[in-house]
Amino acid sequence: MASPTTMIDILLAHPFVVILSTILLIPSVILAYDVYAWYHLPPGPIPLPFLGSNHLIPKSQPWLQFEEWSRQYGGIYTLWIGRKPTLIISDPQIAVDLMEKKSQKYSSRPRMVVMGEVYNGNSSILTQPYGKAWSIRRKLLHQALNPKALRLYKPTQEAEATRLCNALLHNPSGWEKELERFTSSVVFCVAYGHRIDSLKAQVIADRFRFMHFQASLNIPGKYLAETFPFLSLLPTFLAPWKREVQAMGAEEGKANLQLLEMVKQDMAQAKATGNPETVPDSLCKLLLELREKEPVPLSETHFSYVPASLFGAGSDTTASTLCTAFLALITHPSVLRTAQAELDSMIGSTRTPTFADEPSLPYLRALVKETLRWRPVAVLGGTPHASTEPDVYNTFRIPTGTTILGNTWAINLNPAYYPNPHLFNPIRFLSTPELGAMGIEKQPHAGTKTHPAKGAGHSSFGWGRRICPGADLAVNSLFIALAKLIWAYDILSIDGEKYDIFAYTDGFNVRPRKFDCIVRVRSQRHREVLEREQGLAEEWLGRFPAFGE
Ligand code: HEM
Repeated sequence: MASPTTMIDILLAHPFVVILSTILLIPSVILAYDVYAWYHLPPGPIPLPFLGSNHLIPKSQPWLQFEEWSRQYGGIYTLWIGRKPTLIISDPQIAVDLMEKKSQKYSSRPRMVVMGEVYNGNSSILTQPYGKAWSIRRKLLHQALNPKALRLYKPTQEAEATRLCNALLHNPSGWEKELERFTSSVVFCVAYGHRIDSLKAQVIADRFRFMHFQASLNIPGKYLAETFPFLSLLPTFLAPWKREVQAMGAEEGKANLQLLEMVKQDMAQAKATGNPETVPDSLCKLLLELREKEPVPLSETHFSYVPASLFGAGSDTTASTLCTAFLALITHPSVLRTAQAELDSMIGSTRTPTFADEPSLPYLRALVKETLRWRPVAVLGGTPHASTEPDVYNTFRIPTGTTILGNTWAINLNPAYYPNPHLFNPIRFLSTPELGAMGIEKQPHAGTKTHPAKGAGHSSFGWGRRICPGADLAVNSLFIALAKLIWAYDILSIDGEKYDIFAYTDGFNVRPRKFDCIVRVRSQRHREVLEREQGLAEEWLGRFPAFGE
């Protein structure tokens, strides 16, 4: 009879059996765990063990394939990015059910090892996990982006929009660059109280360099450390790839500190000359004043990232949305005519529109919403959310650490909410009385379902506690720029030119691929008004020092 130690004896005699069993056991346990999770999550394309659905995801414009899958699997389904389950949401109601109604569980970010941790130690709010460090930054941003503070920026946005219209008198074919200058300057005025006169300013070149570099770190599969985070902890002689990433992160950190120093000096000089009020209101100034009254638990470097986060998040997104408005207007000329008719009847031709006119321009307000809906710039919801607690949704069991990706493309173009979704028609966003004033009895574009966010009516700014803190500032920039541009210009297609309303760039933030169009001032009268108002705009902007080239 074999003694009880026989098995141990065998194992000791044959260590390779132990090694082999371990090699087989660990993956089997991991696989069993994944299969269990997979079985309880919303169904989606069948993943491969360990490799997930990566091989099924197109490298270019994946949101289109995601939308296609939603027709097969419904408003919520699971994709496996390697071993990480990712819920893809294509229905506005489901996005709200999870990321707003249960926001205490769904407000984190997936771990971004290279782009967040190695690049800058997660100094930027965008990549930060949900928790105290994130909420400190979020509260600071709120100080400068709340409704009361936003009123302070309106004169600057008006002046910059006037400057934009004037620049187009001399450079109509350079409209895209002029839009970028406009949004960059608004963001820099809000963040630091300094304006941008030229995209050639060194500070802008630096910002774009940091932004593009950081975005290049987020390409799936580029870094093994995303799958095996311990690799990021190796010293640089064993992980030489870290050198370049950390060097650029350090350079950005230094540049952020310099901008903070610049505002400190502005304030000190103004105080020394007895004119502290001459420093324009900005987020940076506000935060420095706040820090004098109460302690802010952030290091100087982390503190400097708060105003710095505005450019990456707010400039390109707003400019791209304006480019979308141009594409929409040239491909839907009746919308331009209706908006001009509203402006002509409410404003006339002796002055350009201002924010004070907003209540009497419902069609223009609706045009802004329709632009944001029609081609959302943050096409996959910006940065994904991640869950921090286990949850049950419609019998599905969602484990902690699940990535949640709102496919804003599919959400904003969901035909149950927006019939004929690729038709650009601001009328969708008009209320019954507003329609009545246009002689339309009933909403012609009512869907079978109504978007849960009645105010916005679209999902382009994200959800819940992570919703874009700059949304109202962005909407104000869009409104005033489009109001003045449409008042002053005919924005038209070029005869014989073909325009593709689906030709968009790739990446997390998208914009229309380059196209030419006619930007023609509507009359000599409109030109004169623009030239007259330019003086007032320059006078206002004179208080914001300009960055040099
Ligand atoms: C049309 C323009 C814009 C669009 C479409 C947009 C969209 C978004 C989206 C989708 C998110 C992610 C939301 C989520 O995770 O649920 C986001 C985050 C953010 N946005 Fe915007 N945004 C715009 C303009 C701005 C502006 C002008 C600013 C500031 C001046 C700004 C600052 C931020 C910041 C700081 C975050 C990170 C918030 C966090 O992680 O807690 N954005 N934005």
